Amino acid sequence: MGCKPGWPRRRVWGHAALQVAYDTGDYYHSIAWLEEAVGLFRLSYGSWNPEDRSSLEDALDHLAFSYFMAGNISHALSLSKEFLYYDPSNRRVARNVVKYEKLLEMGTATSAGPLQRPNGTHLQSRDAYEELCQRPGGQPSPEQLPGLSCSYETNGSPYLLLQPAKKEVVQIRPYVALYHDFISDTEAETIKGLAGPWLQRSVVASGEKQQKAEYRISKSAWLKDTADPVVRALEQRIAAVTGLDLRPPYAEYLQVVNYGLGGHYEPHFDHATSRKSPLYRMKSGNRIATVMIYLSAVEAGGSTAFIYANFSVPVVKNAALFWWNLRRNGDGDGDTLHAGCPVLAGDKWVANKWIHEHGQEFRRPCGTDAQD
Ligand SMILES: O=C(O)CCC(=O)C(=O)O
Ligand SMILES: [Fe+2]
Repeated sequence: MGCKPGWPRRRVWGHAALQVAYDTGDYYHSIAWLEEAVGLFRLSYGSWNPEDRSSLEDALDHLAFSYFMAGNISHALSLSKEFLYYDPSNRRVARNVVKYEKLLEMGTATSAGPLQRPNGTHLQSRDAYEELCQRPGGQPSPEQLPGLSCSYETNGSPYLLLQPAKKEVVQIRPYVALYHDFISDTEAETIKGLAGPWLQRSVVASGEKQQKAEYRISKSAWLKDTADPVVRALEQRIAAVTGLDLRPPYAEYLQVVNYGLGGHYEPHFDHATSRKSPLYRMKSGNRIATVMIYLSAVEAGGSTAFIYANFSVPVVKNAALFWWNLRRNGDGDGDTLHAGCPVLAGDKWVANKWIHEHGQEFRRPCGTDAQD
């Protein structure tokens, strides 16, 4: 895992994604995380905080168990011995050492094959997702380069005359733009403060229902524009910058999302891919566009990765990311498959504004070209 040097080592292994992997028996992923954590501790030996030793012991203990469960007894043994070097009085680990040595003597350990990545419905794009989340940014392809630009935009709107939007086009296909300094620090704090008391574990659309899922680990809350003048002003700015109609029922309330350490949202589409989706309850069509505002900075991780388009956008505090989810002919744009990468250090806040098809007929005219 590509972690920045200097990210907090303390309790680093205990983050939620690892915990989920470990608790669900996904030793393929728990081993990867724990190896990273143990490696960081070993590297920094000599400059430890008082808590670091016990955190290393915890990580070694869990890593040894993960290897044992994955059938690699000799690794489990050497890690348990390393543990005993730091804490020779731990009787449970000492018993494990005896057990592992016996198993090795009996020759039971030789059968462990390479670790298999677990398979599941939501893991299909996992390789690309993990790869994108581990490397910064991604270079635009040469065909994209001529279209990429930075500009000040007023969009013909009086709201933007005095303070034009600072637009950076980051991708042409699918079209993705980042608006820098879209909100102020004070506005971001107000929005987080308003949402704070209402945050609940996020859900996803599943058939006709909404439910919790391990592939979306965050808390979220919905804010109406009547909640506060700051929310109203933000909605007006989104309308001005996008040129779209946000009046009810053409857009959803503002969704404020908080990801803790390890929080993430695995690859998904924002638009509905089935007519049965709860998104259609608003009777205003599918989600034509997304505006996602980064309400915080993140110390490490947390970028927004576009899987098929093969690029990622780092968290830029106070910036807003915009993209179209639908093509002009109304079909979902498959190139918009995207994800919120795991937060490796710090916590991450975003606010989503999802804008629907209806109401935009004259603002984003339809087209028949399936590529447009
Ligand atoms: O947090 C992110 O970067 C992406 C969030 C997202 O895609 C969503 O909330 O739908
Ligand atoms: Fe999304």
